[in-house]
Parts: sequence; structure tokens; C-alpha cells
Amino acid sequence: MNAIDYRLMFVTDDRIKDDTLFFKILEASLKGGTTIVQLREKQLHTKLFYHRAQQAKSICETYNVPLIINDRVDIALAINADGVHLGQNDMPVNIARKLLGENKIIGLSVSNIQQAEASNRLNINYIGISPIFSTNTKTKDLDKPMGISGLKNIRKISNNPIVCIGGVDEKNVSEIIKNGANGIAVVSAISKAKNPENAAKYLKQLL
Ligand SMILES: Cc1ncc(COP(=O)(O)OP(=O)(O)O)c(N)n1
Ligand SMILES: Cc1nc(C(=O)O)sc1CCOP(=O)(O)O
Ligand SMILES: [Mg+2]
Repeated sequence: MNAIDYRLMFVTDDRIKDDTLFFKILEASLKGGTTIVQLREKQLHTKLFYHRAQQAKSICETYNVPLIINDRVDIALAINADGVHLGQNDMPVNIARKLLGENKIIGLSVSNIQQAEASNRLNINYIGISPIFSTNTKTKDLDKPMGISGLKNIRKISNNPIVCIGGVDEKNVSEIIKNGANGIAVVSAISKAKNPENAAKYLKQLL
């Protein structure tokens, strides 16, 4: 697998139901310099998720940016996505790896130091510190924010690239990177911006 650029992960916003707007924002984020996209749909039926994934893949390919799928290994396989992002309660990493093969990206959420330690023994490509700060975007199953001190502790022991998610915006991105993260993952900082392309550009400049 080529080296993956984890600097700016745009996580799509499943609050946006209108497909035209959804893909307009995705494309704007790519024009602004998003380096990797995570398609996250918590409510869509499988068929609609699959169609969104297909269209997202074709857009990402135009920009030569990898696309990973949140939670759903089956959708990732169906569209030949570049990988998946898994949480602690999603499909076990070893099974996902068997299904996807060695050349796909697997990201895993970690919310404490024990999970970060355990993740060193897994065949993954990056960890997502989840959440780094508080967020209104995800309301269910959200762990306590780890903050910069949590990031520092995990940086000391982790063998994996680190991507931070949760409440990340232009005000805190520099501090996150200074303290050892390889990248940030954002929903609202791009999807809720008046101009998503400029928002992505600005975040990218700060990285
Ligand atoms: C980069 C990144 N890190 C963490 C998460 C959270 O994943 P998960 O814990 O599975 O929660 P859901 O996103 O599925 O609600 C993430 N999506 N991306
Ligand atoms: C999808 C997701 N997972 C999180 C976790 O901590 O597990 S926080 C989150 C949403 C992040 O949205 P925003 O950039 O708008 O704060
Ligand atoms: Mg999940």
C-alpha cells in the first residue's frame, strides 16, 4: 500500500439527507485539500448506503484521494473502497483484515490508554483518538474526551499513526499536531462551514 496521508480526514455528515448537497460538500472538501475521506452513515438502509458509497468513490477517485467506510466492511468490499474505520464494538480487526486483505486501510477508535496499548498488537493502519474534545455531532456512545494530555500519553506508547476526532476545528488543530497527532478528522468544521472548500483549505494550511 502507498503511504497514506492522514493529515486531513473529512468524515461525511449523515445529518445531510439531500444527495446533491451531500456530494457538493464532499467535492468542496476535496477541492480544499482533504487527504482522506471517511463515509459515515449511521441511519441509511444498506441499499442507499451502497449507492452513496459508489458515488463517493467515483468522486474521490477523481481527486486521487482514498475513501474509507465507517463500520461497514461489507459496503467497503462491495465498492472496493480503500478501507474501513472500525470502533471498539464494530467487527473485530482480525476478521476485517481477513476479509479486506493486507492492502486495505483499517483504522480503529481508541478512547483510553488500555485500548491504545492493545491496538499495538493488532494489524491496523492508524488509530482514531475518540473523542479528543467534546462534540455535538455524535450524541450516542460517546466516550469522555481525552484532551491534549490523553493524546500525549497515547503518542508515547502507540506504534500507529494517530488521527484525532471530536470538536476539532481551526482553533485547536495546531495544538493537536504539535502534540504528536498525524492528522485530524472533522465533520462540522467542514460540513457546517459557510464555505466548505475554504474551510478545508484553511485547516490544511494550519496542519
Ligand atoms: C478517525 C475516526 N476516529 C474515531 C471514530 C469513531 O468511530 P466509532 O467509535 O466506531 O464510532 P462511529 O463513528 O461509528 O459512531 C471515527 N468514526 N473516525
Ligand atoms: C464521528 C465521530 N466519532 C467520534 C468519537 O469520538 O467517537 S466524535 C465524532 C464526530 C466528530 O464531529 P465533529 O468534527 O463535528 O466534532
Ligand atoms: Mg463505528
